[in-house]
Amino acid sequence: MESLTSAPAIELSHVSKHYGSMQALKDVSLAVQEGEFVVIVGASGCGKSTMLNMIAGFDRPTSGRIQVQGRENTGVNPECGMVFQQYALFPWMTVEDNIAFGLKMKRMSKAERRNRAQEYIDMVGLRGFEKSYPKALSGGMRQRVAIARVLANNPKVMLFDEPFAALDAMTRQVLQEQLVRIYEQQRKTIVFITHSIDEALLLSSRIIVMSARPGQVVQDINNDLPHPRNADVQLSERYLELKRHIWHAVQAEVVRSIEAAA
Ligand SMILES: Nc1ncnc2c1ncn2[C@@H]1O[C@H](COP(=O)(O)OP(=O)(O)OP(=O)(O)O)[C@@H](O)[C@H]1O
Repeated sequence: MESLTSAPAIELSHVSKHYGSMQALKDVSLAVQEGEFVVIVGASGCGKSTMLNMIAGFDRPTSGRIQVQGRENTGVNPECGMVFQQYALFPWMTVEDNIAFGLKMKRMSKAERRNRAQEYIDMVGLRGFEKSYPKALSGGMRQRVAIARVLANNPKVMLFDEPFAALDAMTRQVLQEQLVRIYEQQRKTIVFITHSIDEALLLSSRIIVMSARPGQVVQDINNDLPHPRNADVQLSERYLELKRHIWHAVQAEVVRSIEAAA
């Protein structure tokens, strides 16, 4: 049984990141507990992707410490699965092979790989497209393949870097609802970046607002909106109150970042 004192799923302690003389992040400390769905919002260029890339182990902090599942990254962390804005699929592989790719790397048998891939193809609603190539799919379908591929690998932590930003509003809404359902079933630890406050309120259990660059945590908000987060919730007084609050915090930082760039 999990002990109540177990380490957070992700822990950033006094993390700073410089690129040459430019400081992207400044003294960020943040603990994400297992099963939390944390959404990060903040002005463009405030270091959100930098933070996610460092959690995944693609990059390292200049100072401070990042631990995932109680262990410091020594390279790309196999416990983390990342979904990018641009789908990052292998164009020469079918949907099925794209989803099963990581399983092949784990030396899973062919039959097991096919079963596992099919399970996640069904979960994201792509039955019938197993043998299709990415170029034959719409943007929304490709992003569902990318999500299924990460889920099939069963990572402890899922990281999403603006995954729905390039999609039309209807597709985005469908994928948001699918992701909420998957989260409710699997309770993975998720860190998700978006520029949409509505998306943050729909998906998250907790919302982090970052300052203008160098990025720091300026607000840490518990999203107590009830589920399902449908149209009724979106019209509730609490929703509007949270939205207003987050909007003011983000807006102040966007103004600061524009003024700093001027
Ligand atoms: N590899 C890199 N080398 C140099 N500078 C970088 C690198 N990666 C990011 N930066 C810079 O660090 C800052 C933070 O970038 P980052 O992409 O993390 O911001 P962001 O908040 O994700 O932005 P956006 O919302 O626009 O995607 C930016 O000024 C960016 O130009």
